[in-house]
Amino acid sequence: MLKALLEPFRHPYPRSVIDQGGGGGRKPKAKAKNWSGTLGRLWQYLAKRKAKLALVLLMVVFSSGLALLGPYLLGVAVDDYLEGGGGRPWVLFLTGLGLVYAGSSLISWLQNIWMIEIAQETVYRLRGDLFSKLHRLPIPFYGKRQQGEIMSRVTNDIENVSSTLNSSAIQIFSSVLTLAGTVTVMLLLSPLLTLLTFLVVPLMALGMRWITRRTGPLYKQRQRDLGHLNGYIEETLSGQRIIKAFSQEERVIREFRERNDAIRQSGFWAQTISGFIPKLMNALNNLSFALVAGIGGVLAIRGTVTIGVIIVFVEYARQFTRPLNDLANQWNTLLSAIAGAERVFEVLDEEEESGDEREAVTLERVKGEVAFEGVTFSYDEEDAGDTLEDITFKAKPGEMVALVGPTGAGKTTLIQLLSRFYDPDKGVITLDGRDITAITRDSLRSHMAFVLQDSFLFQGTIRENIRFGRLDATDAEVEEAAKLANAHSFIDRLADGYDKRLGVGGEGISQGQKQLLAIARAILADPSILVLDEATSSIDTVTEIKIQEGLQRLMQGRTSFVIAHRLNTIRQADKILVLREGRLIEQGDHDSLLRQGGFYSELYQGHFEDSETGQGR
Ligand SMILES: Nc1ncnc2c1ncn2[C@@H]1O[C@H](COP(=O)(O)OP(=O)(O)OP(=O)(O)O)[C@@H](O)[C@H]1O
Repeated sequence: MLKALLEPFRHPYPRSVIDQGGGGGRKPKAKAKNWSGTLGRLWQYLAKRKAKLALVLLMVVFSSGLALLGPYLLGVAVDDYLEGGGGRPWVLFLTGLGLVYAGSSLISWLQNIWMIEIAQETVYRLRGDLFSKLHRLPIPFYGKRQQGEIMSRVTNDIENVSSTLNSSAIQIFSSVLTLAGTVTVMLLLSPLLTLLTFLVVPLMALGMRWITRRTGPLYKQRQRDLGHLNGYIEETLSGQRIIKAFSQEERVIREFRERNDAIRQSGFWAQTISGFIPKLMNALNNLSFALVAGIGGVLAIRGTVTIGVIIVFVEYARQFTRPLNDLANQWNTLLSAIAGAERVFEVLDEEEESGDEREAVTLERVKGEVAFEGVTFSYDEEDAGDTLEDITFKAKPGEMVALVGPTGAGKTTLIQLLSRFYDPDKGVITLDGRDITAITRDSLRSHMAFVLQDSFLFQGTIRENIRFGRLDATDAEVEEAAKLANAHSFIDRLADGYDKRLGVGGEGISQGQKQLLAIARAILADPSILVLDEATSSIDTVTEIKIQEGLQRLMQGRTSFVIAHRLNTIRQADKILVLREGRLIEQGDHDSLLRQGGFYSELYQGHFEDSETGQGR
């Protein structure tokens, strides 16, 4: 029992906390050294409002100075009274004292408002940079993280930075200043008494160091655990249907409880251990107070110092420990903010999509001739096998290319390389004879459109969703595209027509209807190159025919790459690329491939012949 209680005090953080919540091998100690770097970077953001910040800091200096003046006036008043008044009116001192305190309050009120303004602007910029950065990061970044975890950085972590900048930053600065000022005045008044007050300082420093070495990693861990929890919440909410369908609610709740518990533990220990700081300060405070009062009293009796000096000193000794107490209290928020800022900067430091080469051009018009020459690619550099190996083929403008092959053969990967979500390790991909890495990504992608199996639709009206293909399209053009895609008739039957609002991810219409909208969106985009991932799920025959018709119209005059599952589509293809385990083993049209009697003909005989709708994955 005792061993368990002492656990957190022996390790920088409890074992139970280290072992929970994923992401093993954490080394918070090493990271803790980056704090000065994190603060430095935060300062770069703050420094954008240097002038106002300087004004605020000046006000802090002024208000701290006024606060220092108070006790001094009090001491002068007491000595004056004890010396018989000397004709100086008491009222004057009291009025002076009142003005000093009122002025100090007014100035701190103003400085607070301005600091909030600076803090809000800083966080506004930080949040903006983070969001833009997220949109410049390559696809693999998202593959490695849960969305909720990323969300947590944009929301929770930024919020932590915000609340600290709002209130704690000024308080910390003001405390440091008050501390420096108080110490100076104390030294001037009585070096001996100052020394007595200072006796407790090494103890305070040691105590603070001991505590923060334990809490720092815990605050960081809490932020990390919170990120994991948010990731888990996001994933389980978006996977609600599957969780319910497989009756996994209990398991999900149990796992949530474990993750929630990890946060409870890291939060509990971080708060509990930091909670010692004010207690420790208070105890040491009282000790220094007793020393100053006791020894100061003796000195006063002996006549070495005046009673006024003792009163001023006691007052300053209290002022000296107050900023220390404030610092101790602000420590929690500061640690939490540093942990948050570190996580934000971590994302800001991520490598972006490799930049467009300096000579990269923007293509206005493209014919649509695509060629792969000896393209080799692997997702994982350390992985032994290549996902795609030495792929070479050519697609002429307007040709329809069908990609076939068993699951995991590399069909999707080939498309991802063409859209430059990844770049090949070896070989080149050309568009109209030009290496695609010499074309800006924006321009390359503007000539391509995608109709995928689960075409993503946004929350918004049907009209807005189609217009996503080309933002400057008129209403008439949107309707024209919908007509060509065979989507118009179903939209027309809806009560709100084109103004019907779709829910998250296009909720509110059927799977087939979503496909029709995706086709309309692609028609509106009018791309030279088209990527289609044929739906494998069965859609009713009428919708299916409509989709096929829409696709036929969409493909006319465009180079199309179709990850094909239907025999009809494959048969119509000008060129079929047969992939197997990352290699392009056969290419040609349906008849010539059948004549070859190779893998395609095996696939055809084994699977396609049985059914018109399955590829027999
Ligand atoms: N993001 C990724 N990171 C690492 N490996 C990946 C990634 N995506 C796919 N792979 C691997 O690359 C290989 C090819 O996958 P790809 O998705 O291209 O196959 P596919 O032919 O499109 O399969 P399917 O027909 O099932 O969609 C597979 O072995 C897969 O496990």
